Amino acid sequence: MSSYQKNKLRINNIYKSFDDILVIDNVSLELKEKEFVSLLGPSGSGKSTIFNIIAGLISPDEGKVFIEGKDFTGKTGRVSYMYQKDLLLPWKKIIDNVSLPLVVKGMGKKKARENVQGYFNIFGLEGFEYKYPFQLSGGMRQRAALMRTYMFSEDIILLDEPFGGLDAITRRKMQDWLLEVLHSLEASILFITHDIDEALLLSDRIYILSDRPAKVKAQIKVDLPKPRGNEIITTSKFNQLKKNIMNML
Ligand SMILES: Nc1ncnc2c1ncn2[C@@H]1O[C@H](COP(=O)(O)OP(=O)(O)OP(=O)(O)O)[C@@H](O)[C@H]1O
Repeated sequence: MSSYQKNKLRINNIYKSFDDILVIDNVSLELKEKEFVSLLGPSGSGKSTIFNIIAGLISPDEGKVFIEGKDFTGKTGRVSYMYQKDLLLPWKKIIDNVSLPLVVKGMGKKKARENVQGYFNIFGLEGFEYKYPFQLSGGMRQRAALMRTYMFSEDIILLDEPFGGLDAITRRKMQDWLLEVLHSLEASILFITHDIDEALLLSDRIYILSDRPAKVKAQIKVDLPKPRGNEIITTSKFNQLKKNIMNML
């Protein structure tokens, strides 16, 4: 990624404790325009807490969140955020689930439906607009949840382990799909994962986090060619990067 890219998001020297237990220990990171950056670290290290701080849902004890240079510490509504278990509402049709962000922002239901219609093709859900969540496969439900997140229309998207609950085969398909769809979505993405392959396949850069309390152990630039396909996983460059990361974790 080139250096002329604008900085979208930066968090500086964040600290957070819960009940006197330090969870985030001086974490700083940044995300540039249209960059895909992963946070890779062990379970329970504090990754979701970092996202909650970026989204303004919780305030850090120390440190600041800047979005496009403006102080957004403790302020919500500026980023699109998909939680680890961001479920669709079972009683609403897919089209109404995904247009929910627009309705929340005050748009009428009919207009909101019209607005989201054009995205069903991109998200691989054409023909399923008027189905209910239970009528979709796990991968399709996950794409619908991603589509809903995208409909918040913010240019910064936080994805907390979006493929965590899927079986290995569906997960690989979803990664391929996300790589394709990223070309048409002009977003800057922060992505949480425990999966080294997934981080390497998708990211421009990876922050390696430590066990609790979370610290940034290292930052890795993933200089693998793009667009990336499945075959990249067997290249020596990919395996070298993977080995480096495994040694750090
Ligand atoms: N509101 C809270 N009150 C008390 N403790 C909390 C709170 N939120 C998080 N924690 C604790 O902070 C630590 C980090 O949690 P967090 O969910 O951020 O980790 P994580 O890296 O996202 O984990 P995972 O990948 O398993 O979801 C955990 O030990 C958790 O128990």
